[in-house]
Amino acid sequence: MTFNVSDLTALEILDSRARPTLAVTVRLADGATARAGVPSGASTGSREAVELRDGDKSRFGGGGVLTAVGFVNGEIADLLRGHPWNSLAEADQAMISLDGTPNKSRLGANALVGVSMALARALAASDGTPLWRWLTPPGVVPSLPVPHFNVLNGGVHAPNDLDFQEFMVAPLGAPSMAEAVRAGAEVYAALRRALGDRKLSTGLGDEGGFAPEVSEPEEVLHLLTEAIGDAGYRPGADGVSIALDLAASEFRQPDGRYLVAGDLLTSGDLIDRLAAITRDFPVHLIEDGLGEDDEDGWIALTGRLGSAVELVGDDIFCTNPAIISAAIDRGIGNASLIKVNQIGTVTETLEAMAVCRRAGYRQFVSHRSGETEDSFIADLAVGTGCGHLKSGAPARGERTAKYNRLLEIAAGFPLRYGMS
Ligand SMILES: O=C(O)[C@@H](CO)OP(=O)(O)O
Ligand SMILES: [Mg+2]
Repeated sequence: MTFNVSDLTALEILDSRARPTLAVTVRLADGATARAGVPSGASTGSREAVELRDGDKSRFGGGGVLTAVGFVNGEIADLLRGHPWNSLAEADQAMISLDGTPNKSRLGANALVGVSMALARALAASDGTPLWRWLTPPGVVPSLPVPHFNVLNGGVHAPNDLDFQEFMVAPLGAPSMAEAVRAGAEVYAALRRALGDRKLSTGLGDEGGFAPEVSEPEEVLHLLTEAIGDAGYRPGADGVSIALDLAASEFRQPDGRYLVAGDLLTSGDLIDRLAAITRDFPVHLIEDGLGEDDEDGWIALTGRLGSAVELVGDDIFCTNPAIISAAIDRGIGNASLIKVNQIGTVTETLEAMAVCRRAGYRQFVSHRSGETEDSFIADLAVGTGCGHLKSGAPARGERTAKYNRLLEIAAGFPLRYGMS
């Protein structure tokens, strides 16, 4: 179906960390109108598409995001209003060519991704189709993803001394999306009580999880396992399981070792530690268990744990189809994190997911630590039937927007819930 863009505008708005970002609005010639909010990460991979921000990302009206806004309102609007388009893929490709750099650094990946998401949403609206269905690739069966609630925050997302960035709970055994969300909320409440009982802080990190002064990852895992039980669930695959994002690039030292709770670990030591963690605790998924430059370590980790544990590449893959293909050939990990803004267009995101599907790699759709109320990724996870999504804690509007969208989709359509 061809379409014409009649209006395209962007605006500087605030994200969940009180930093500037973009909201993009598009109107098609048939009247369909849609808006998208652009997220932004803190623990970014070095090969991510480049966003235009202010130096420290923190100055509203400071210029970086306003430059991206100017490109949307100027060059990109001129391009897209110029003639009819046959598909989103064609429009995305034209924006990539207009940018002209390998990493979208001229116009800004934040400008491109906002336009791409808004266009996808407008095209779904003009088709009269829910966004998730519009995003479903041929031959793929949509399904409801297992929400991975990040209930305890460390790393660069929290002011505590915890080096591992994210401790998530995942209701793998829930019978439905509604029950999964309920389990997440109940474990979150039980964890708040457990922290309070120990006189630990219940202040929050960037993704809405608690950020107590605990530095040993195993101590957190004990707390979490206990909270799952206290909330009335069985810890493990038939109840509520645990997932980790170490974001290990952030604590890898210049000599290649990893600094965890004051101890310097070699790559091999950290792999041993992760093996022990998966033996002692109900952990089914580890994201960025090693740094993005530690490819040999990743291959060893995958050989050691890959048959039993989902090993997700985030910083090392950057949602980049070419990087993921090369990594698959080398036997790195068995799943990819999927962040739309990490690659910069919806079309390339879907390509990255297709590369994974063809190779039998899982795809784990993800928010960013800096978010807006936009719920695009909930539809993306449902439409691609990828089985799981992470959007932070079951608290705070920018996180619950995604979970609430999943509830809305689940209430309206008889889709299967679950990871496999
Ligand atoms: O590392 C991650 O997976 C993300 C999201 O949780 O964090 P950030 O957006 O800061 O990169
Ligand atoms: Mg990550």
